[in-house]
Amino acid sequence: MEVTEESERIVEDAVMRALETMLNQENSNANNASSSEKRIIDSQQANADSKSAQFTGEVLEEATRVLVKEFGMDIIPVANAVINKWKLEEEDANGQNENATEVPERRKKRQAMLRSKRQSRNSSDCSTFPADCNDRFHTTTRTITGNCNNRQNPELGNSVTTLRRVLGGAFYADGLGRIRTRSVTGEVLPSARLISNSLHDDRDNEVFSSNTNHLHMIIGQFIAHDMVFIPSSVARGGEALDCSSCNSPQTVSANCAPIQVPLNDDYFKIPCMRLTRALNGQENFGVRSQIGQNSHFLDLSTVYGSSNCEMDSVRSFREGKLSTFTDLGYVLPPQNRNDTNCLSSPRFFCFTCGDFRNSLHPALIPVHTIFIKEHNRLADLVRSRRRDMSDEQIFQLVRKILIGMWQHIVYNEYLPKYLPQRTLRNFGLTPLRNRVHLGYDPQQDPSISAEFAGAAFRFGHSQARFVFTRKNAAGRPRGDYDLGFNVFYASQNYLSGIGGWEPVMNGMVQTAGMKTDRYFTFSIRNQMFEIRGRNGSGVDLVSVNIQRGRDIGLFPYIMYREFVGLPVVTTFDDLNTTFSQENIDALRSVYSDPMDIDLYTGMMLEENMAGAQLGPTAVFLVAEQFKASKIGDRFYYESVVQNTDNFNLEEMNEIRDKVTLAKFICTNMDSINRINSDIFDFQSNQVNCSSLPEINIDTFLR
Ligand code: HEM
Ligand SMILES: [Ca+2]
Repeated sequence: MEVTEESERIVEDAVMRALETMLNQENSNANNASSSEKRIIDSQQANADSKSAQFTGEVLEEATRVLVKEFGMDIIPVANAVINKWKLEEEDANGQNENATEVPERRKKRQAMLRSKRQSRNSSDCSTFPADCNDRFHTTTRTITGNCNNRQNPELGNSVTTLRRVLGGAFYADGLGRIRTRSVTGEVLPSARLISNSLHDDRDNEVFSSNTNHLHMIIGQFIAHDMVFIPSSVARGGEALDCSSCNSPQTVSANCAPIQVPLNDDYFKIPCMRLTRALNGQENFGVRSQIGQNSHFLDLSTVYGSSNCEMDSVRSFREGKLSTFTDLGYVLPPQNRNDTNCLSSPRFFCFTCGDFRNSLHPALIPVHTIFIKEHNRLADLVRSRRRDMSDEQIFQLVRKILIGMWQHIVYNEYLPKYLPQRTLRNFGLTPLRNRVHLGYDPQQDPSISAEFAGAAFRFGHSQARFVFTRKNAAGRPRGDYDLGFNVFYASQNYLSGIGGWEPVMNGMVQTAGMKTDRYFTFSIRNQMFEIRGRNGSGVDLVSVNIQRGRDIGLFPYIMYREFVGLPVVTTFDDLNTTFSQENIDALRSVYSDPMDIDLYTGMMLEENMAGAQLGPTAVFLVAEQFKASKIGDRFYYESVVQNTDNFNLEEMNEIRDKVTLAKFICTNMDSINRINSDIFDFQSNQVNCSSLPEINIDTFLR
């Protein structure tokens, strides 16, 4: 697209007007947007890099509106050609001394808008942007942000970059970024809470899985926290937004999307439930888009973080190890005395791990801890053999091995437990035997899809139980705790009298998870972020999932269904190939047209595929993501890629032949010496930990 002087002037004018509007809003909202005295508990807190991405995103959003109003949608490709020209000019200018020539005021403003993301990254030093992805470091080492994983397009999959779109676009009321609020019939869409009440309430009738244990749930969450972190919008000053009043979109911020509560609601006696929109990180003119704040790859962001700063906060910088807290006589992650989400009383601090959501509920901490312990155990083994290796060398080698082990556990044990065998084969998700994987594809965008993050991989919320059981090694009860009263409370991890977190881990292995279906437990539907003793002070996670889908512009369920190859639907009855009659009737009772069905709800009401714990649409969206995450990762543990220090065949066989989650757990818990032979089946026979194979560290010391 040719950029003319005139088109450049028009686009620059629009950017200047957008900056001006934002400045005015900032002044007029100064008393509203950031005025909340209330502490806002939110698992999705934006970091500094995300906040500056929001600034760029919002200038572009506003400038897009200005342009489209005047010139219509056809202007967008032209405007993007202009912005690309500016970006190139910026890159050139970066190489030169900028002070040498006088930079006009307008250009400076434009630059500030364009560069704000990168500038803040550099100034905080949390992320580095190397000049050369082909150098030695990027041949041997996976960066913490994911940068340079793809050498042709170094930012692909990087932390703080935009989500991928399975259908290539997004679905908004105005085609740009406004939330869908109307049915195709013109009526108002049912509120997310109404849908949750009508279709997703288990009415305390808990149905458990017949074979899958609660550990499968928590490992799913650990995977989610590795791959997905969609940050919430903040006020201009960087503070959290208080989006709890129904008119907050007008009085507080356009980034509020509160959920209307029906009048007769059983639990919430408030008119609206708070929800802050995912922050807009659009990098071009056009449609609003969201970012992943963690590295998009399956690379243990939960353990190591997604920026240099996060990585530094978990390392001990001695002997290649990670920091721990051991005052109670057992290992925990280091305490975080500044966690603004943490609700437990000051003695019971929440923790610092690679991912900020580690203390979202107490059962995540056992999983974080076994990974930290395994890292430190392997570091000791390496050091005992190689006294000459530095902290950095040991750290990076162990990190590489542990990520390989983790990827193997996910593809070899976790996915087959709920995806059909045929899907695993068709999408190439099954680990190989005694062969290297030659399918790395630099054309594959490894980024997380909005559909996976916003809907499909949230299926796991249905697996969560009301009660977390605690058991000793022999399987005897050690006292339960309720999820709903422990969201962002860390105290359960401080019970040294019963052996800390180990009984929680035993409990998860030895008890059933909930069946994956359309029903969710009371705590998930009513008590997310609830402050103890204040009923209704939290939110409904199912409503949030549905509203989040609308917020991030997911298309209605029907569109994905067709994309996946299921029969076209025009009436509710057409759903009968993949829905029970009961579920069709249920959908009809809240939606006025099948075209309105939200992706999350549609997916959760589909009948499961044979041999699977999910319906066909969710299976596709999950499998599609894990394929992208495999063939789009230059460092995938089975891959051999030119000019990259991947594992050699012997090393990857060591992982494939020996690593199991069962052994991993056994090795890092003091209280057990037997464990379930099928680690995700609570009924499977127990075997001696010592009978399970163990990797030989010498294999990795070439
Ligand atoms: C007790 C268990 C769990 C709790 C309390 C929980 C809680 C939450 C909360 C509060 C959010 C933020 C929602 C939003 O603002 O949009 C969230 C997001 C999410 N959850 Fe869970 N979750 C649990 C288990 C799981 C499991 C088992 C999985 C997957 C198998 C999962 C996958 C996800 C995903 C993919 C997201 C989106 C993350 C993001 O947008 O950054 N969660 N969860
Ligand atoms: Ca990651």
